[in-house]
Amino acid sequence: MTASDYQRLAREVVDPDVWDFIEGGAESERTLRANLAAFDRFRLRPRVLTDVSTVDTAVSVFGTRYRTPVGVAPTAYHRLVDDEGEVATARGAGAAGALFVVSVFASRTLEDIAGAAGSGLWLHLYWFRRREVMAGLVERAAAAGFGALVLTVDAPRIGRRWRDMRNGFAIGGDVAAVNIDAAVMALTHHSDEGRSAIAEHAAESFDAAVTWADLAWLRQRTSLPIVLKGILTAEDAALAVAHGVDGIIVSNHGGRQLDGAVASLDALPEVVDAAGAAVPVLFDGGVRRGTDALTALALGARMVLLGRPPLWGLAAGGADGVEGLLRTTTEELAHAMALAGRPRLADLDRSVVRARPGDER
Ligand SMILES: Cc1cc2nc3c(=O)[nH]c(=O)nc-3n(C[C@H](O)[C@H](O)[C@H](O)COP(=O)(O)O)c2cc1C
Ligand SMILES: CCCCCCC(=O)C(=O)O
Repeated sequence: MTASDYQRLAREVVDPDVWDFIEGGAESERTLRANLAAFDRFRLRPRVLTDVSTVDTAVSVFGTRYRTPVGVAPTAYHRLVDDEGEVATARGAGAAGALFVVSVFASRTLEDIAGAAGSGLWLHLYWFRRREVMAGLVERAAAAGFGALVLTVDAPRIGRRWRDMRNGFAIGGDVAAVNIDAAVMALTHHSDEGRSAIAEHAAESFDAAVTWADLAWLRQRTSLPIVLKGILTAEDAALAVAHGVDGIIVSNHGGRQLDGAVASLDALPEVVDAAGAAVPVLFDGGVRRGTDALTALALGARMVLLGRPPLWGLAAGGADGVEGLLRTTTEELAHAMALAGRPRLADLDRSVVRARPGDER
């Protein structure tokens, strides 16, 4: 019935170290908790006697229409929880009419994922030292029909994730980031207690020297829209617009990067204000129910993306689980829109929410 039901079912079947990789955050997990808690500091202001006999959750981004503004955030290695991996996620997201942002660390090929997709796909990228790897992925994404590139900019290195370090987390079995040259990914398969293989891989292969000026290199290589993921401040939102990006995702990476960073929801209004109408602003971090989605949409998000919940759906029930999770969250959103007296996404603005009494600033 709810995302937390999928979470409970998933926990029963997922390997404990993988579970820690999925659920965990950086260091003392303050930001992870803050993402969830931030929603509780808002209360909804329902309007009455508006015609809510039909509720419409459809939304368009970059010319593609989705049946729901609830999409799937990029998460690495879906085969850690389901044999079919991202192919099943694509089928589930397609059946729900939702956007699926595919991680550059997907464990199925971009072409197989595209073959299974029934709705829009975007490809997420990290900035690798080996730019030819990025250039190759950009070309393949365009050829396979992906609709945008999402460059994650909050991870010049991987956050210190104590759970993964204690577990000596490494990517096991026959699961691999199959879209990237195996030589680049070699480090991800071996680790020891006290170390995380993915952090070591990132230290070796991510380019931490990248700056705003480097975006021109990516721009020259693609006509696809470029979306920056991991923006939390008005200053960076303004720079993103000034550098010609086509979209922004407000995100702190699900509390997995800078522990102590501002909750995503708290960053959303200043980013929306700084971006103005120039580019769509999407949101992720802590969305678990329809009323959370409603709150983020009211604060100016065009779409909300879910990171962990689709993995719960995938682990619990494959493609059907992903579809069920997305449909459930969308139905909760539609229900909340009806009870709030705002039957269309265009009706959602800041008048829908107010700070919980005692939390006014
Ligand atoms: C297991 C896992 C893997 C992730 N992999 C990526 C990734 O490859 N690239 C990326 O930009 N973000 C990645 N993220 C972060 C998500 O895209 C998203 O920002 C975050 O999970 C949203 O928060 P939520 O889980 O509370 O919905 C990952 C998150 C999780 C939980
Ligand atoms: C194998 C390289 C790193 C994968 C990192 C995926 C990710 O972004 C995450 O949050 O985890």
